[in-house]
Amino acid sequence: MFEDERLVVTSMSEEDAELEYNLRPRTLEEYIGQKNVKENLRIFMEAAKMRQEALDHVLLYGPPGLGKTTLAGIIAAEMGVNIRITSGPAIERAGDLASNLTNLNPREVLFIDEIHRLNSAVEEILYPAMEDFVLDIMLGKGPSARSIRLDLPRFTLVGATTRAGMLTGPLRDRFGIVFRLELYTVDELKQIVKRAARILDVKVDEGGATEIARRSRGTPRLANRYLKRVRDFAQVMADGVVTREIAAEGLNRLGVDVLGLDSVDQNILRTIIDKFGGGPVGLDTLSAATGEESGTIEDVCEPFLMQIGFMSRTPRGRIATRLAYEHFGLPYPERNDGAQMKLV
Ligand SMILES: Nc1ncnc2c1ncn2[C@@H]1O[C@H](COP(=O)(O)OP(=O)(O)OP(=O)(O)O)[C@@H](O)[C@H]1O
Repeated sequence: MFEDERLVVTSMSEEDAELEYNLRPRTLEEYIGQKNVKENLRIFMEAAKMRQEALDHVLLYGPPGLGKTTLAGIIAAEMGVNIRITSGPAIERAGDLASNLTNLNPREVLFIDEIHRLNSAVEEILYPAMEDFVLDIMLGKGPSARSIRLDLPRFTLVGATTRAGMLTGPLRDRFGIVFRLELYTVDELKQIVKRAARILDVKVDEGGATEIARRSRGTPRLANRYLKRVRDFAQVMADGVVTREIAAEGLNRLGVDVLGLDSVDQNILRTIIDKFGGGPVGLDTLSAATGEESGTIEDVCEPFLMQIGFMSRTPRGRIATRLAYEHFGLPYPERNDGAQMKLV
């Protein structure tokens, strides 16, 4: 397994960041999948444009790599305005946010990635900015302190998070538009692979595109990166065309199995099965036993493992399902059925 293979989670190399930038769809038309989100967004944007207003604030949530940043860029482009990009952890002090906000022009988009990581002092400033388009700033300290109020242009805040549940109630309530991004289907991922192949000038046949799509765990970011890795195998081991065989061989070598499970997913499932008799096991215990961060387990692994029916959540913790046992060729202990009855 390659060192940076946990592509969804780990920080990005410069090359990968550039790839991501180049492959980003720029219009809603080019954005594949997420039909519901696109249809609604199109109407909301059209209406805002007709009223010559800024689009209402938008919250995007879902697992990493599904296209939240891409969608924020598209919103700005379709509204015909600039986007300023920042993130929760980058806004350390209230003053940092104030300078972001006062630099905005009317109707521009401020994109805050990982918005659940804003600290409370910063969040306090954000409430009136989102609701009334004003900035309350405290000048001085102690008895002589006074607050001044600045008017802001009407702007659109686009917030992105992998954890909608970690947003405070007041912040969540201030988003007029809330969209959950879903994992992509194999068909959608196939279109994404073909689109990326066209842009990168990689030859990929139908079987190759399907194989990459099937192993990309519902995530466009992975589909694009797998295509790029597999291209190297095609060049060296064959005539440059990514076929099903080449894609399968390349991805196997990268430690990605037929369903897209990588070593981290496998470790999690095998730990539940081998060390905890199939579960239920609590998140923190699972994190300690696997050495994986609980955030990674919750944000990245679980949505996928639950979608393919390999893991379930019960009130007492996570369990590995019959399908997971079968995938590893292991006999399924029937006593697990009781736990499965109590799914949440
Ligand atoms: N709907 C889509 N159609 C085509 N390509 C997409 C789509 N969504 C995402 N991508 C591709 O996937 C890559 C990752 O998307 P993006 O960076 O927007 O994900 P993200 O959800 O913002 O990730 P993070 O949660 O890490 O911020 C982009 O480079 C883009 O090329």
